[in-house]
Amino acid sequence: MTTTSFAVDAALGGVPARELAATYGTPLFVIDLDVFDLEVDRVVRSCAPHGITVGYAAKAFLCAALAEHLAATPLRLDVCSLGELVTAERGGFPAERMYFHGCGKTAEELQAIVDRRVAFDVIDNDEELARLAAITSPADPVDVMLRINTGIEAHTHAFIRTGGENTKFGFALAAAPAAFARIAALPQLRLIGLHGHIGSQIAETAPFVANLDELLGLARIARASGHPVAEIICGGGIGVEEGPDDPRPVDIDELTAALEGRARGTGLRLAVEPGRAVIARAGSSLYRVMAVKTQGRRRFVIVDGGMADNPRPLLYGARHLPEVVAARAAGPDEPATLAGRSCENDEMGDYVLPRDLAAGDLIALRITGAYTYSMASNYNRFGRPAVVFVRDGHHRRVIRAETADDVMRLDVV
Ligand SMILES: Cc1ncc(COP(=O)(O)O)c(C=O)c1O
Ligand SMILES: N[C@@H](CCCC[NH3+])C(=O)O
Repeated sequence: MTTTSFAVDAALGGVPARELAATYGTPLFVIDLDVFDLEVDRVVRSCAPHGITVGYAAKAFLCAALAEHLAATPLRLDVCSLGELVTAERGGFPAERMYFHGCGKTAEELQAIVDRRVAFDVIDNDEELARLAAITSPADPVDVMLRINTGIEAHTHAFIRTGGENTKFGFALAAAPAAFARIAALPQLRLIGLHGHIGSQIAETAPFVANLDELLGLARIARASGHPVAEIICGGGIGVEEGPDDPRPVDIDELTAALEGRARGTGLRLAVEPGRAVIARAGSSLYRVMAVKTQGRRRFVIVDGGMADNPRPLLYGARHLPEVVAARAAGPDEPATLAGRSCENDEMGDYVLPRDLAAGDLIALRITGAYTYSMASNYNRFGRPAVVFVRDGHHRRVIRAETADDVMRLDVV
């Protein structure tokens, strides 16, 4: 059980939590742009001296305003759907700095890759290879990478482990040379790189290095057969801590140095594509306490959000540390279970929270920038929260909260 921090009136990005809640309502998803920029800077500074390119994985969180903000950074953008592509375009993010992922791309998505002149497509399987080849021509070849399942398993939750024998992603190592041969016979496709992403929320350096070693071996084979393979993307997956006082699980400098050490002398450029490590720490979820009650031996603090705006605790057993950011009193602490308001047991964890916590008080879950809003749903026909950017005491709404009318907008009545 973790003791949470407590403040009678705390601020997010220099804006009092009470002001944010009063202005935009709760639940509210808050992105601190200063923290985001610091994280971008941290990753770029660690990668640049090793010649490693950085892409941001849009799936962690994207909206048009963030795409606009990202356009002014040196980062590329990994998109995996037409929705992400269009969002990035609306934010003015250039297509030539985007590349496209996915293991089941639709015809519309493949056409968009070609028409919008996205930098390259990361091909996941033979069907995709054939379908892309069928809509491209040797007169205007399309750059592609192959997603490789190197068989390296990372220690992380099974739902988010994407490498290893029993996962669906990419070409198995043994199948890759046949794919190289297929592409060699298709002048409309240019194989410019290999990609291997082994999973998410990884806390060690070793599996990234082992994955790269396999990719380097394959790149040698591809180059020997004449493919212009120049880059290897080592995937995303850099883990983050659960709470602000926890140590960072991955030393990014150690990781980038280790990766470069393996690729040195090969003439291959390296890249990484973190999502979580860039956005997670910048995000907080602001909730209002709706009720505090004792049932049997448990005390529940029920907030006005839950699994609809953050499915991670239920889906992966993830924990996001709550911080009481506005309360009427500062009594002694006692154990409590933080729970959401949906119609099932959407508990978010057992913590030690102030005994005097009462309806109306505000709680922020920290480090929720990644895979919370982007995985939010309308379960129970709840509207998804608004998203605001904060920085230096200023705030700006970048996505408005869904109303009941918004929730109805797709119904054909
Ligand atoms: C292909 C690919 N790249 C990058 C990422 C980003 O991962 P993370 O947010 O863990 O850095 C993911 C998600 O795991 C992914 O599937
Ligand atoms: N949705 C997962 C991460 C998935 C990564 C996507 N490849 C999470 O919340 O941790």
